[in-house]
Amino acid sequence: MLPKVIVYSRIPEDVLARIQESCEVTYYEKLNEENHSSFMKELTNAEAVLGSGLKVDKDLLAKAPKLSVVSNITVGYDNLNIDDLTERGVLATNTPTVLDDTVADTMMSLILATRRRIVELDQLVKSGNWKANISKEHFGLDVHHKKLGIIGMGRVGQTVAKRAEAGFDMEIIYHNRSRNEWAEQNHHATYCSLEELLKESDVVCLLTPLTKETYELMGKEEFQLMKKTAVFINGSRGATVDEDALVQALETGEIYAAGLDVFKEEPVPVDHPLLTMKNVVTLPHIGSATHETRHKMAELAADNMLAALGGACPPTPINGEVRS
Ligand SMILES: NC(=O)C1=CN([C@@H]2O[C@H](COP(=O)(O)OP(=O)(O)OC[C@H]3O[C@@H](n4cnc5c(N)ncnc54)[C@H](O)[C@@H]3O)[C@@H](O)[C@H]2O)C=CC1
Ligand SMILES: O=C(O)C(=O)CO
Repeated sequence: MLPKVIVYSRIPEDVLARIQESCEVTYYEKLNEENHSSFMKELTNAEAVLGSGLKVDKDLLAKAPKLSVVSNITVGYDNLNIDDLTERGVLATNTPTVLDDTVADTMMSLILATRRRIVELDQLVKSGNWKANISKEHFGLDVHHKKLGIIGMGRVGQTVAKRAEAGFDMEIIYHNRSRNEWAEQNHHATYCSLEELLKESDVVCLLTPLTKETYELMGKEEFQLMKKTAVFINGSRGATVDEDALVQALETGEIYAAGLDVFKEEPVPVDHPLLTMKNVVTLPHIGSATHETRHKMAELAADNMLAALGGACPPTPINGEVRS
């Protein structure tokens, strides 16, 4: 008997076909109200689920008595209650590393777009309002040779540091749970307190996971510490930021601009105040969303799930202790 698995996000056909060679697959391109009851029924027999974003905690586990593997097609795993999974002996996996370069490219594009006002000035041209030579009301701020402060100097953070230092001659400072010697040696990154980083940076780039400690890490006081000419970039998760405080900081000119790939509520509601501001560049959570990288992420998620179902150690486990 082949193991029953649920794939609950759209994945490339070749990856799906590979999973189907050794598993009985129920496939949903995405979960929604229409397929909810079918999904819950399938869950009672599923040994594994693979996809992005499903909230898994003890309530869901209670409805999935045979589940042994949860394979996320994301590196962030704030959707998973790891303690609940570990207690039940369910292995969780994610997709680190394969997306670092693509996410770092997205962060650089937000840094450039906010400081050089790319989206706002694109609109000026397309709306027919480019009437004369542009003058200082349209000037932006430099990126090269400025100070980049990275909060969360992990895999993605150090890949951003590499681009910023090598390509833009930026000076890198960072705040992290612990020192990142690799970034210090290879990108001349200097460790500092959060307060120092906020006061000194021209660009603040947030790249921590969402945890109890990082929930609303950026709030009113933190924005007040930033320079009026600094931009704030969020590539982590929306809930690491108090969005009301961010709106206020932008409205009052406490900070220059914000570039946001993530929001507390996704899709972000169209009437959200952040969407009305010229100095905010928004993206629909596309940090890793290229054809190449999403393919690699789906492949790694499949490798993880198939290894774990076969009793082997998966390439990138989160709670590896479950199998030891
Ligand atoms: N926008 C997007 O599409 C993407 C978003 N992400 C987000 O970025 C996060 C980071 O990804 P990776 O770099 O692969 O993870 P990572 O685990 O390699 O790096 C995260 C870093 O944050 C640090 N950190 C954790 N809590 C902290 C705190 N309270 N204060 C300071 N530093 C803290 C850790 O020490 C670690 O060095 C993911 O968890 C995810 O939420 C990742 C990929 C794509
Ligand atoms: O991998 C993640 O954590 C994302 O947010 C999407 O790539």
